[in-house]
Amino acid sequence: MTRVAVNGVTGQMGGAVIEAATDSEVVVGFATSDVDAVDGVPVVHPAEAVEALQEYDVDVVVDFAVPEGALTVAEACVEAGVPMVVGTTGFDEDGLTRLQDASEEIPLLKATNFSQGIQVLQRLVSEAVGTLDDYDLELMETHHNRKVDAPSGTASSILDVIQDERDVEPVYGREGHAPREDDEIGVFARRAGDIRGEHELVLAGNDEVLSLSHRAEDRGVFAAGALDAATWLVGRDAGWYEFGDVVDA
Ligand SMILES: NC(=O)C1=CN([C@@H]2O[C@H](COP(=O)(O)OP(=O)(O)OC[C@H]3O[C@@H](n4cnc5c(N)ncnc54)[C@H](OP(=O)(O)O)[C@@H]3O)[C@@H](O)[C@H]2O)C=CC1
Ligand SMILES: O=C(O)C1=N[C@H](C(=O)O)C[C@H](O)C1
Repeated sequence: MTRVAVNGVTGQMGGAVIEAATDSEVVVGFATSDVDAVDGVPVVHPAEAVEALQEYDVDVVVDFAVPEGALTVAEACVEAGVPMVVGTTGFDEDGLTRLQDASEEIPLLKATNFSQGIQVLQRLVSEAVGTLDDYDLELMETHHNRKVDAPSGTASSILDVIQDERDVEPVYGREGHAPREDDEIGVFARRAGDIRGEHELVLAGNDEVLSLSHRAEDRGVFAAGALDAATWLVGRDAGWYEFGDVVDA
């Protein structure tokens, strides 16, 4: 069985990964709070990650934490020579560069969304935006009230797909006198309750509206996808990988 370490083990996704790990074994977790164990998994401070990766003979790290914590553990993975799956969202340019640097030393797979449905949605978005090339575009996402980054990593990835097809300028919310420009895309983030993750792209012509949407109903879908990615990543060459590499394999 693949021996997995979970970064952000005390969090919502950390718990979901432990629960989803049936074909792999979570042997240790990382978090900053003073907790000894989560569901029997020992918790270690990220500052001691290099030693823990060696002591627990970890095959691969699965990360759902915060950007700074993900970067600390990525650099520990480089030191210990352990592959890493990065699910954390909200990195700035410097953080993304540090992950790219790490991927020159270890296999590193980063995805803003580990559901298979979002993989398909991205392909549909590409086709729809390329075909309906003069339709207005508006992008919406909705998440639980504890989410700290906005817009979601998934919405940013969908925006990247759109911008590969069309030269649009994102406008993050609107207020006051804000007439719509032809080349803009409105991007909206809503936060409420325990909504797991909803994304919708609206393409509107004058006489019709196409809506492409996805709704995650359980965090288990992300956890299972990340664990599939983790198993797939073990034994690969150093480099930058994406979830599409796993799903299309
Ligand atoms: N790619 C995908 O498919 C998905 C990505 N996500 C992303 O995963 C991330 C986590 O989400 P979620 O579990 O809901 O968030 P939570 O806030 O529930 O969990 C975050 C975890 O990170 C830990 N943490 C905080 N600081 C550090 C640090 N310096 N080093 C290591 N761990 C740290 C926290 O524990 P403590 O305070 O004890 O350190 C906590 O366990 C978010 O960025 C979210 O967007 C979420 C779902 C799916
Ligand atoms: O924080 C979350 O919950 C989620 N985060 C990811 C994102 O930012 O896109 C993926 C998913 O939507 C759930």
